[in-house]
Amino acid sequence: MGYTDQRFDVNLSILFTELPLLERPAAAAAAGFKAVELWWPWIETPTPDQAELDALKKALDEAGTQLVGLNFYAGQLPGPDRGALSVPGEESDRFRANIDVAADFAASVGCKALNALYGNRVDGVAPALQDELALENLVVAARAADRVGAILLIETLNKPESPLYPLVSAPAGIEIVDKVNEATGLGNAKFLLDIYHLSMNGENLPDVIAEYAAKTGHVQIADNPGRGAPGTGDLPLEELLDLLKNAGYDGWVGLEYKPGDRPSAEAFGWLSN
Ligand SMILES: O=C(O)C(=O)CO
Repeated sequence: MGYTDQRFDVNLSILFTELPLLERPAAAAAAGFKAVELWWPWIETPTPDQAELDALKKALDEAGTQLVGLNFYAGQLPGPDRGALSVPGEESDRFRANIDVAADFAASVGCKALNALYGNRVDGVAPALQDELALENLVVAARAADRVGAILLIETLNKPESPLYPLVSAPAGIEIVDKVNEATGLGNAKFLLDIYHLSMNGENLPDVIAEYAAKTGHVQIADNPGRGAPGTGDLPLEELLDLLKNAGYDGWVGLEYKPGDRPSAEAFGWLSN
């Protein structure tokens, strides 16, 4: 038990962002990691040119890194958006256009988890309408993920930093997971248990872990306060990851924290302490 027993991957959309996208996999490998995850890298487009997808695949392959998690197109993220799939009109259309592109890219690099951020509430649109659209889009995404042997992740964020995002508690995320599985019958929708976001929401983390570990398909960590590396805040991250392991979760743990005022390569000292 302890950190040495975990399978960590590096989130290349928050760590190593001081480097161009295509240089990040090699930098993660040089820091000792064989697995990485990404938010949708092309925030301006859900359908990048094939050459861009090929270049990212080449960078991952040449670095010897496995992509273990990829977000679908989620609007301007980083930025004001928190997903596109529940936002009627152009954003939902962009999400739909992205589904097969993201699923096919995942298949091409052997990535088995696709994360679908729900999207912010929109002024003047009834929440029920947004939820109806979201379910419709998530069902299509779950089927596409299944086609390439992947799971579909649903992530809760935190209310202070994402006040317009409706999924800001573990039960709210699990409710969507269950609805998608009911609608598809596939069972491949899973919870993305992000310890930082849940702690920012003031949730009882041991209880959440005990209750939802079995429905969890991916885990992400950062310390709180500050969203920095383990040890920079006051979360008992090592103990919480042990609890997850004891509860039966043995998947990837994404390092989704800010490096702070130093190069990302220097933000992993906690692993050898
Ligand atoms: O926006 C965030 O904080 C995320 O975790 C996106 O996946």
